[in-house]
Amino acid sequence: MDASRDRGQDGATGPMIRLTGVSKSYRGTVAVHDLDLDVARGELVCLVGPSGSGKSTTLKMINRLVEPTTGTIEVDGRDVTRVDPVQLRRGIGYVIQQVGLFPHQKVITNTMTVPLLYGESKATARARAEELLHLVGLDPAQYGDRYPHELSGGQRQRVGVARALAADPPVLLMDEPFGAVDPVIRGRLQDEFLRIQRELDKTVVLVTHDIDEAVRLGDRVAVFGEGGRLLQYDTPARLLGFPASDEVATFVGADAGLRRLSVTRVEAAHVDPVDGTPASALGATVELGVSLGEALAVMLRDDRPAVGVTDGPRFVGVLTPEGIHRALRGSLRAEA
Ligand SMILES: Nc1ncnc2c1ncn2[C@@H]1O[C@H](COP(=O)(O)OP(=O)(O)OP(=O)(O)O)[C@@H](O)[C@H]1O
Repeated sequence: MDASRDRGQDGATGPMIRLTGVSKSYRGTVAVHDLDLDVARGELVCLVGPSGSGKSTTLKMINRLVEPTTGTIEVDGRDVTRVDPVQLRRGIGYVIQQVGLFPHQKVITNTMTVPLLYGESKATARARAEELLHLVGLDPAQYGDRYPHELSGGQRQRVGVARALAADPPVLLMDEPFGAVDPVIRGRLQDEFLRIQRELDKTVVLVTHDIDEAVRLGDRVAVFGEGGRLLQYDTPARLLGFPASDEVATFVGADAGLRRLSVTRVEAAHVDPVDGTPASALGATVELGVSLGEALAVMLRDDRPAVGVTDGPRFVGVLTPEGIHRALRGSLRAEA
């Protein structure tokens, strides 16, 4: 993690979000049990686990929609119980599955709501809303004047993301934000969200029950189990490669090995110099930074023993099955 990320806007250091010894009980039901969790600045953390394992409760305690029974929660170095909840939520965007758009307001007005609430002029709020709609892939000229019921589920969710980003909050909490859409649209929304996240560098905590989504999106993944217990908090590669218990191994599934291919990226260190490899051995090339799975898919599609790797216009070398093995082993060591 980039050390400069560990500094807040007002010079605060340390993680952006810190939960220490946090528990929540609802009339005898333990929803979250003795949870310690740090989220670094600019990090995207996914909370994953079966239904009822305390993921949403954890999220809602961060913006004080739910008060913890015990423990402390700090956001940007401040104990959230000492911050006025309205003030607190200004710095924390919240996206939920049922997007909660105002049904009788146009897309553009929905997206302008938050900047207007904070006293921006109408012109500034509109300009900001248009910029954000572009960012989430909705042309404001085409979609701005529509009402929510005139959009698809995926488009509505994009508007929800745009609206949450409108206040430019440093922290974004997302509860199953891509849950209600079909798998193809969902994949596209996930990719777009990753691009936006890289561009905007927000600190994000995202709840999902889908392990594939968690390892695809998360810099780190927190796996919750029965009784609101945190079972493992790790990078996707380590979670899939070294599940901490049988319970985690069962949850990540028997195909965890295959998933590791999709969470490990091709780096220069995995690539062999091109000398000695006949050009005929190369099929299509892939770019540095694609997943090992994508590189393997090209190899299999072209029925070749290796795939060429490029870095923009530059040819870097070839990736072989041995290189893929090295990359998988290396991903576990590097993050150990
Ligand atoms: N307001 C409430 N009153 C009583 N019990 C609650 C309340 N909210 C949650 N619970 C209970 O707390 C536990 C954790 O719920 P939570 O919604 O945090 O789980 P989750 O992991 O987000 O589940 P899901 O994936 O189904 O949304 C569950 O047993 C749930 O029934």
